[in-house]
Amino acid sequence: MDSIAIGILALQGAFAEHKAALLRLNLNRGINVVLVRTPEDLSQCDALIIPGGESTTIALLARLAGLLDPLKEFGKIKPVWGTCAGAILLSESVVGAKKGGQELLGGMSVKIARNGWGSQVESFEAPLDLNGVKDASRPFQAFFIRAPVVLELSPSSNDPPVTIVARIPLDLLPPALMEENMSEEDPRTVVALRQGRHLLTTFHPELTEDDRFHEYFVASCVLSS
Ligand SMILES: NC(=O)CC[C@H](N)C(=O)O
Repeated sequence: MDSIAIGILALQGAFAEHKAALLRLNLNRGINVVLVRTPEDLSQCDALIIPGGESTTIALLARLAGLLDPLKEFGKIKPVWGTCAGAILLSESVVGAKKGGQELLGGMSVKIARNGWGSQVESFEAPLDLNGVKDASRPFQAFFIRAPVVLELSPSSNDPPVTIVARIPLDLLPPALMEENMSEEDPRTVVALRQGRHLLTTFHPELTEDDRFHEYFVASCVLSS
């Protein structure tokens, strides 16, 4: 069977770690990893990962590379996974954007808060509750680095439904986010979600040796959609 071409947007951020994780996967389909820096690179890809980094910088560099519109068009027909800064870029709207605004690619019916875990709690680790990922009863130890927070999930009736893939346990939310009587179903506990062929994670699965999210993206979003 032909191999599939998974692109990783390689303008800034943790693209090398995503590449290493993809190359560790052992699937019954070969994976050809394409580091995407130009529209020509993107045109070779069956799917794309947008890494963590700095969402404003990634958007600016994408504009300079002539990639913004091709990326928006790509997301309308092919699977895209955004991690952390990449998750911000896939959202419909963002709170806490830098002065001058934030260019978004959109594609997922999410409102997200940039740096939403608060400035003091810049990085932390947490075991996640999983749904649909392989071996889901084993928690996934996730790294959050100035991570965004999902504020609202708002698919309209024409949008593909949203599946929650991982939540952070309520008692591990940073105190700044806690409110009295907060429900375990609160959108702020959602740290991984799938909508149609797209995947969004607010943490960094590429910084662990646990490749279950990479496997989930390739197997469930790319090969089955
Ligand atoms: N680790 C990350 O990707 C951080 C995201 C960063 N806070 C941003 O707004 O883009």
